[in-house]
Amino acid sequence: MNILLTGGGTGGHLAIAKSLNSAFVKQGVKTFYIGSTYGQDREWFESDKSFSQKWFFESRGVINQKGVKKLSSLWNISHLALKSKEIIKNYNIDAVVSVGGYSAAPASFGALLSSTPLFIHEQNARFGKLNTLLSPFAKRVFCSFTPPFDPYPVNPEFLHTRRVRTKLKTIIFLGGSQGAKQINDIALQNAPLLASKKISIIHQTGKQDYRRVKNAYEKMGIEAEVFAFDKNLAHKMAQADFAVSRAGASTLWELCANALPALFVPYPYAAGNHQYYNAKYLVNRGAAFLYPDHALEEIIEADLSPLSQKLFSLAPLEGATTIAQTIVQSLKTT
Ligand SMILES: CC(=O)N[C@H]1[C@@H](OP(=O)(O)OP(=O)(O)OC[C@H]2O[C@@H](n3ccc(=O)[nH]c3=O)[C@H](O)[C@@H]2O)O[C@H](CO)[C@@H](O)[C@@H]1O
Repeated sequence: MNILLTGGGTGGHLAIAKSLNSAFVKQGVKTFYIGSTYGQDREWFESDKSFSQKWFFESRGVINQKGVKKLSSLWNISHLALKSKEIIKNYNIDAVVSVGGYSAAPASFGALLSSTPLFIHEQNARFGKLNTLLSPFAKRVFCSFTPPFDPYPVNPEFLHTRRVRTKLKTIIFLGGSQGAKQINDIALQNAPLLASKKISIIHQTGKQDYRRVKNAYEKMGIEAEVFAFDKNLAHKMAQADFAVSRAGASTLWELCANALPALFVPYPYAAGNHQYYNAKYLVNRGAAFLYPDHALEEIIEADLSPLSQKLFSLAPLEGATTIAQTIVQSLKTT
């Protein structure tokens, strides 16, 4: 069976493409990839030997363009969609799987033009523009926030170290892949209180704000484990009993997999306010707190076990494998 994965642009989409690719390869599927020369697609996959073949097209976003630029981008996407259609035909592709982002457009339209089944993975609780447009034509859309609540493809390391939390002894502040000034400020405001309660602080600041935050802790004479970005975040989460975090889809499901309760501070400018709706999914199930409805001061003394147990029961298990199996199975039965 031959499957073409497409999409990317940012780490959020590419991480999903990577984990789905591994799951397909494990099931003996031959995989192919179409991404863009813009964004991070090349960085992630150019030297990845697990794909049988890869292509990087000059595809860019259309939605935020205006006037002549929009027309020229549309023309470019149409041309690349025809090119994708040729690839789909020449390599006997059985299905196209899109993880979203602008680099997914050519191959997704190529799938429709060649009547090849299209599968979509939407990471967030509010659909991106391309996925909204393409969903009605897809054979199946996978999303962890809408029925049938497909398990999110989290890195299994977050599951291996999961445990039910009870009392807050160590706190972690997480700003998502870029870091978040708002979360850094919440951390610094609360640091004296946390220190007075002998609560240890782990703090991911993002690259831009690292120096300011590090200096602020030093000035207050408060010990904290401060870093801009750490590749082994599972290890850091495992040490913590509570998180104050942005509500990007991957971080949210990683916290859930780890049964680590959180106060979510959604990024307010995310498209369609999707981080708020991501967080709401867990908040509505009694598995998380939402800022500013709740403040850190009132959570410090709380018993964390009811939230942590709830997360334990909602943990996404075998996400990538389940999605890959569902796709392979549905292709075998058609
Ligand atoms: C500003 C913006 O538009 N953000 C979007 C972006 O967020 P962003 O990429 O920040 O958010 P995610 O939470 O989805 O992903 C962050 C990833 O980075 C990893 N990590 C983070 C910090 C660190 O030190 N080490 C590390 O490895 C996390 O484990 C996680 O896997 O994509 C998400 C998924 O589409 C969206 O929900 C977010 O709204």
